[in-house]
Amino acid sequence: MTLTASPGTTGRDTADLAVDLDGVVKRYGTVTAVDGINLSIRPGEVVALLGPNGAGKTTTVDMLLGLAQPTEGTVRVYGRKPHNAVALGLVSAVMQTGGLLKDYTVEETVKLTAVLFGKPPSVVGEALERAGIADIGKRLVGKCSGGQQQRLRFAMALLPDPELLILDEPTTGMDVGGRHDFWQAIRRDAAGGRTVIFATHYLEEADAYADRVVFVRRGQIVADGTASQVKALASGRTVRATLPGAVASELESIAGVDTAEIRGDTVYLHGRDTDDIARYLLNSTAARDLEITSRNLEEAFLTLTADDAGGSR
Ligand SMILES: Nc1ncnc2c1ncn2[C@@H]1O[C@H](COP(=O)(O)OP(=O)(O)OP(=O)(O)O)[C@@H](O)[C@H]1O
Repeated sequence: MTLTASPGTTGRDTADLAVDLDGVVKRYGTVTAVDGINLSIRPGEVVALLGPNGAGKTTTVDMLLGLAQPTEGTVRVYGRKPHNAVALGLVSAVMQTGGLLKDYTVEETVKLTAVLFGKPPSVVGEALERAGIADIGKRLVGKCSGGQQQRLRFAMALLPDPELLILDEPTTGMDVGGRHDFWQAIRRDAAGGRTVIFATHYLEEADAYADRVVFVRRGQIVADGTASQVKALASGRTVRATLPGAVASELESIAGVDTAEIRGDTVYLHGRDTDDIARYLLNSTAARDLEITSRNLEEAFLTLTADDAGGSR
């Protein structure tokens, strides 16, 4: 099955890129965590790295932060080596856990971090405001919800006023309300032009909050497009039918079929005019038990990240 969205990176001028990964491979012993990633991100883009467990998202994020070195290829953040970009305050991160002292208040935590960054106390109020937690400045960190703690980490990451903010699965374990508030704060901030890259398992987060969605699977990018391109990828409908002995190439040559997949005696034909496809199947083949369903992002995601047993990318 062929499913791709256009990468949108043609004609790139690497000097102006926020992030440039070129032929990046990362191996841990015999494990290839990242397997040849080329990715260019322009300043101001909000990009989701979406993929299943073990796809290589965290490894990619670690390389962007200079926490891991590529085995092959180059990683550049604003034209610099990642650790230089971090040292210059061009990039900072909101990680999933750790790093908070429960007996400090929210405001004290941000103040302390500002001191560590060598920033004046005046930056504290703005960071709290931007992260949407100015109203809970006096609350003990230990009393904050998971979502509030993540917004606190966000406030801390904002202190150097980074050009690029990186978030690694930032809302894992948060309830729906907490996730919503967290993303509202991130989006409000990103509207000012900050580049944001976030790794997530949540399809709906990628769909709702990213301008661009990069699907990663087994260390490789399998689709890369704007959120609307990804939606288009996921749009259309699927005709499912029982058709023993079907041949994929013959199914794909049926008028109106974009992609075809065979699982045992069942065929899945994806296309825009599913009525025509259904008519053809009933009139010209031995297909039976037809069913037409809408395709959603979940399904596109499963297809893109499925094992090769179900078809080929
Ligand atoms: N330090 C390491 N040593 C050995 N293998 C590692 C190491 N870090 C990651 N891996 C392996 O590399 C692969 C990619 O892992 P990575 O954490 O980047 O994936 P991920 O997409 O972030 O997954 P998750 O969503 O579960 O966090 C996995 O097979 C993982 O086990």
